[in-house]
Amino acid sequence: MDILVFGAGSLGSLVGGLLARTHDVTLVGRDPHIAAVRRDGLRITGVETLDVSPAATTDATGASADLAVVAVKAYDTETAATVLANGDYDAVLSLQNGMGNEDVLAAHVDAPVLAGTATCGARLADPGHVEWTGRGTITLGPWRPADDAEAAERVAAAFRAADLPTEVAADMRRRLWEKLAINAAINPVTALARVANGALAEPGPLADLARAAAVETATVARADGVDLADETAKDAVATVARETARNRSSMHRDVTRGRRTEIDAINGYVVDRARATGASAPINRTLAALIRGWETGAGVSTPEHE
Ligand SMILES: NC(=O)C1=CN([C@@H]2O[C@H](COP(=O)(O)OP(=O)(O)OC[C@H]3O[C@@H](n4cnc5c(N)ncnc54)[C@H](OP(=O)(O)O)[C@@H]3O)[C@@H](O)[C@H]2O)C=CC1
Ligand SMILES: CC(C)(CO)C(=O)C(=O)O
Repeated sequence: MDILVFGAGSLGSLVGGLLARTHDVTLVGRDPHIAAVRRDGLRITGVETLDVSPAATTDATGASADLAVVAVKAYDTETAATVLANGDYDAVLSLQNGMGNEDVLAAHVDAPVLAGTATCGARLADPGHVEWTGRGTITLGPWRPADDAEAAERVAAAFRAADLPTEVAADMRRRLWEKLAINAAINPVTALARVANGALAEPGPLADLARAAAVETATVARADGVDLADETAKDAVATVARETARNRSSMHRDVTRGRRTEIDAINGYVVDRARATGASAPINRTLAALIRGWETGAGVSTPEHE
């Protein structure tokens, strides 16, 4: 399969690098990483060590491929979608966290849109070098009822052929809401308290707050027509906090590095859907306000709420 990976940072470089063992992959990202991949290839270390040589570019305008995988941060999806709209793809798959990405892609591209979740961990260590920090699996499926289920099967088969454990699911909206409940609970709480995920696996006020955020998110999901039980959301948060105990969440890392966070696509999305459905989301609203307040105070670029 011809695969273009838009957003060759941590996750995109890992997934693109693993797919490059079997498929023709082009990474789309920024220099100096892209220049290093073009010059010396891509090195993956951690869970496994391997060296691969995908094609790499900083400009995907007018490109074509069987599949475009989107792995930019949620605040860059609109830009990615605009570039992809000028190319030619048989399917577009988002592996991003947060909600709203698939709708943005669907509004721009003329191809089936697939939603995906990735539980692997990745960190861009140096230009040309990505660290694989957690093995993980991929789950993907059609986003809208009109999106081609066969495209999902084809993509999953191609991922499995490259040794990426991949499952196809027909209920991606519910699965994205469940992942949203995990991120809405763990990400802002760990970022604000500056603790590793494992701190939320210990009984105490932080675990209570994370659990309350997850339950509130499940309530908003149900108001939005998605069947997500409180217990499911609570258990998912407890399991992820335990299984990733030593990791720092992506939002914690963004805050530590003084970078913009994905708060708008996580707690901000929950607040937006609560407002639209008449539900209430005071915990998500407070967490979003605190993180946005930090972004503004830290001088991080946040165009939506400047
Ligand atoms: N890292 C992980 O382990 C996991 C991440 N995710 C999710 O995956 C998504 C990506 O995360 P992650 O890989 O960590 O993020 P990164 O910031 O490491 O990677 C995104 C990359 O895309 C680049 N990029 C953005 N816009 C463009 C553009 N127009 N042209 C070329 N390159 C562009 C960014 O460059 P620049 O920064 O210079 O703009 C950056 O290098 C997020 O939604 C995250 O939540 C999900 C599961 C695991
Ligand atoms: C699952 C979790 C919380 C793992 O850290 C994550 O997705 C993130 O950090 O963004």
